[in-house]
Amino acid sequence: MASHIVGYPRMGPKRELKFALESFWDGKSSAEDLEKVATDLRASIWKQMADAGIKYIPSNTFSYYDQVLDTTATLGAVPERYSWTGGEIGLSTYFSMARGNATVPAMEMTKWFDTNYHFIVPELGPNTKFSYSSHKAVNEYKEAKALGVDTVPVLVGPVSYLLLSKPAKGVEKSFPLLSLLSSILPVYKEVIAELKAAGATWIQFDEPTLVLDLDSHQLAAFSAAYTELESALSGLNVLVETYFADIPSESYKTLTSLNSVTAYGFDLIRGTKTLDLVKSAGFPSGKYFFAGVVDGRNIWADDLAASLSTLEALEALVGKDKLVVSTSCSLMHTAVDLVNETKLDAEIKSWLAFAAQKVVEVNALAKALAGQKDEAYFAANAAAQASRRSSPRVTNEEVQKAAAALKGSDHRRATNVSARLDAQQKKLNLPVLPTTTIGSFPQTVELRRVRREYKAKKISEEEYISAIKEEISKVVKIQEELDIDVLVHGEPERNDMVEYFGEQLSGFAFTANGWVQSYGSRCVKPPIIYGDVSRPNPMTVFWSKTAQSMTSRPMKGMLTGPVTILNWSFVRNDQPRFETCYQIALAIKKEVEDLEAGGIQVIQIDEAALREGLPLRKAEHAFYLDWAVHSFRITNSGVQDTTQIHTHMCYSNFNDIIHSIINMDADVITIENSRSDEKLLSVFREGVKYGAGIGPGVYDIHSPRIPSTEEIADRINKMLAVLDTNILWVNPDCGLKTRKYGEVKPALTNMVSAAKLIRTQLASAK
Ligand SMILES: CN1c2c(nc(N)[nH]c2=O)NC[C@@H]1CNc1ccc(C(=O)N[C@@H](CCC(=O)N[C@@H](CCC(=O)N[C@@H](CCC(=O)O)C(=O)O)C(=O)O)C(=O)O)cc1
Ligand SMILES: N[C@@H](CCS)C(=O)O
Ligand SMILES: [Zn+2]
Repeated sequence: MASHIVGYPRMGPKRELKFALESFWDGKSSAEDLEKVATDLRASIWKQMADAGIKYIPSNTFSYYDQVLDTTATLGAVPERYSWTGGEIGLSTYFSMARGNATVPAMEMTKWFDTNYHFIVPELGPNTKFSYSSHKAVNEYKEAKALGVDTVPVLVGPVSYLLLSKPAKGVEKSFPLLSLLSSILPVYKEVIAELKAAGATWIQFDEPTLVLDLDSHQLAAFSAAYTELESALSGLNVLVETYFADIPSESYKTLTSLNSVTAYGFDLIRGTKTLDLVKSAGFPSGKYFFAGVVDGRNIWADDLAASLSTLEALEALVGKDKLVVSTSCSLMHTAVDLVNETKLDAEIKSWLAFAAQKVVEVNALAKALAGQKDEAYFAANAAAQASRRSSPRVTNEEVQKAAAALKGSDHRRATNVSARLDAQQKKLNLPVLPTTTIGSFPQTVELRRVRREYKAKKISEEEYISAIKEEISKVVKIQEELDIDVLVHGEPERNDMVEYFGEQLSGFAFTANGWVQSYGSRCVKPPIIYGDVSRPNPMTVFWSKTAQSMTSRPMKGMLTGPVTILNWSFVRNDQPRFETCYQIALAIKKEVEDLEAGGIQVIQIDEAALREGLPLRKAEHAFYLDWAVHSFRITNSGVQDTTQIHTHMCYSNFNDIIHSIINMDADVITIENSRSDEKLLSVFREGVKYGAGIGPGVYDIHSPRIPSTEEIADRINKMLAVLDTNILWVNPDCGLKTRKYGEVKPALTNMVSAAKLIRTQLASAK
C-alpha cells in the first residue's frame, strides 16, 4: 500500500526561510545566502519523507513567497508595471510582484480558500503574453533526484489558476478569464515535456477549485484542459488533487471521466460526504484513489483506528492496489514539528501531531493496510485518543451548561442602531467624518525584545509594565498630535491578536514553534483549543484603562471577536465548531462588560476572520453565518446604548454576506477596501442601505507606500458618493503593526488632512 503527502510547510521548523527572506530583503544577506537556506530546507524535507517511507513525495511545493505567484512566474504572466523584459524571472521581478518596490505597488493578495494563507492574485487580460519563464518545477524535481529522491512534481492546475485570477487593471471586469486556457496550456505542455525528459513518472495538478460550486461552463474547462493536455501527459501518471471540502457530485462525474488523469486526491477530513459519493457514483476502474485521511489543517494526532476503518471501506470500493494513503491537503496549513515543543505539557503533547508527525502517521496507515501494522505505534495512538476523550481538563461543566443554554436563543441590543448612534454622539461629540485607526501601531524590534525578555523572566513584571505603559503613552501622544478623534492604545502588549487572547483563556494551549505561514515571510502561531473555554481573569481592562487615563479623547477598548479567535486557532475536533465559538463568545462578553464597567465608551471587537470562515459551498453559508453572527452579538448585546461597539474586518469580498454584516448590528464597522479596487463600495452603489457607522479603509497598510492627501481625499469623495456623510468614518484598511513609524506618521498625517479638507468642503457647501 502506498503513501503520499500533498505538500509540506516551507518555512522550516524554526522559520529559517522567514529569517533568510527578511535578511535578504533588508539587504543584509545575498541571493546566494537565501538560496542556500532554501536548498537545505528542501533537502531536509525530502529526506525526512523518504526516511519515513513515503512513496509519493512532492516537489515544487517549496516557494519563496507563494505557489500561485510561482505559477504566474512559470507562465511569464508578469504585469506590465514591473517592466520585465523577458528571460528567466529572477528574484528581483518575483519579489517586486509579491511586495511592490519603491515605485510600483505589489499585486493583490487574497485568502487561499477558507485558510489563513494568502496568495498573490494573477492579473490577466486579453493582451497578457504567456511564455515559459520559470523552470522552478523542473529544477526542484532534478534537485531532489540528485539527492536520490524521485518526487512527484506539483503544479497549480491550469483551471484553478485561471479561476483564481482577476482581470488586470484596465481590462473589463467581465473579461472571461477561462478564455485564456488555450494560451496557458502550451506553457504547461513545455513544463510537462521537461519534467518527462528529466525522468518524472508522476505529476500532481492541484485543482482545489473543484470543491467550489462550479457552473457547467467552468466544469467544461476542466474537461477541455485535461483533454488538450492528454498527449503531453501520456506516459505519466497524473494526479488531480482536490482539497478543503467535498467535491460536488457533478464535478466528481466530470473529474472521474477525464482520460488523461490516472489518480484523484480527495480531502476526507473536510469532505465528509466523499465516501458516500464514491459508493453511490462508483469509481473508475484502474485509477488511483488518494485518500486524504490525515488532517493537513489541524494539529491533532490522527485517530488511526478510525482512519484505518475508512481506508478499509475504500479499499473494497477502489481496489487494494489502487488506494493511496494521503493527507487531506498540503501540510503547509499545520505546524511543522512537535519535536521542538519542549515546554508543552506532556499529556497535551501526546494528543498532537504536526507536519513531521503526520508524515509518519500516513506511512503507518499505509503499512497497516499492507498487513504490516506497527502494533505498538497503533496502541500508543489509541491510548492517546482515549486519554484525550476522558481527560477532565477538556471538560468544564459550567461552561457547557452556559453554552448549551444559548442554542435556539437570540441576542440583540434593545435599541435600534440610529437611536444608539444619537445617544453615543451626545457623549462622544465627534466631528463629521471621524478619524480613527484599527488598533495596532508598529511592532518595533524593541517592543518584541521587551515581550520576549518578560516571557523569559529576564525582566520583572514592573519593568515590563512600565515599558508597555511608556509605549502606550508614546502612541497616545502621536495620535493627539495628529489630531485623530478616536484613539487606540496600539496593542504593544500583544504578540498576535488571537494568540494573546488564547494565552489568557482557559481551554487553550500554546506552542513555542507552532508557526504557520500566513503570507510571504509572515507567520502566525495559532493557539490550540483543547477544552471548554472560559475567562478566568480580565484580559485587556488594565491596559485599556491605563490608555484612557492618558487622554481626554475616547480610547477604543480592543478585543478579538469569538469567530476570529475560532478561525485563527487550531480548534478541537471533538465537538461542532459552533459550540466552541459560543463558549468563546461568552468569555469575550465578560471582557466587554468589564471594559464598559471600567469606563471605556468605545469597544472594538475585531472579526477579521468572519468572512474567511465562510464555508466554500453556498449550501452551508446560512448555517455558518447564523451562528457566527449570533456569537458576535452575544459578546455585546448587553451593553448600554451609549457604549459604542465597533467591529473590524480585513477582507474586502463582503458583497455576498453584506446582510449578515448588517445583522451583526455593530455601531461602526471598519473594513478593508483600498487594496481591492474598492470592490466593497459597489455593494452600496447597488443600493444596499447601511445605517450604522462605516469606515472603508482609505489606504493600504500592507505596502510601505505613503498615500498623499489628495489620493485619500479622492477615496473619501468616492465613498461619499454612495454613503451618507453622517455614517462615514476615516481610517486605514487594517492595523499598523507591520509598518514602520517612518511610514505610519506621514500616512496618518495625510489621512487626517484629507478628512479635514473634506470636512471644510462639506461645511462650505452647506
Ligand atoms: C491580520 N492578520 C492576522 C491573521 N491571523 C492572525 N492570527 N493574526 C493576524 O494578525 N491573518 C490575516 C492577517 C495576516 N497578517 C499577518 C500580519 C503580520 C504577521 C506577523 O507579523 N507575524 C510575525 C509573528 C508575530 C508574533 O507572534 N510575534 C511574536 C514573537 C515573534 C518571534 O518570533 N520572536 C522571536 C524573535 C523575533 C525578534 O524580533 O527578535 C523569538 O521569540 O525568538 C511577538 O511579536 O512577540 C512574523 O514575524 O511572522 C502575521 C500575519
Ligand atoms: N486590531 C487589530 C486588527 C487586525 S485585523 C490590529 O489593528 O492589528
Ligand atoms: Zn484587519
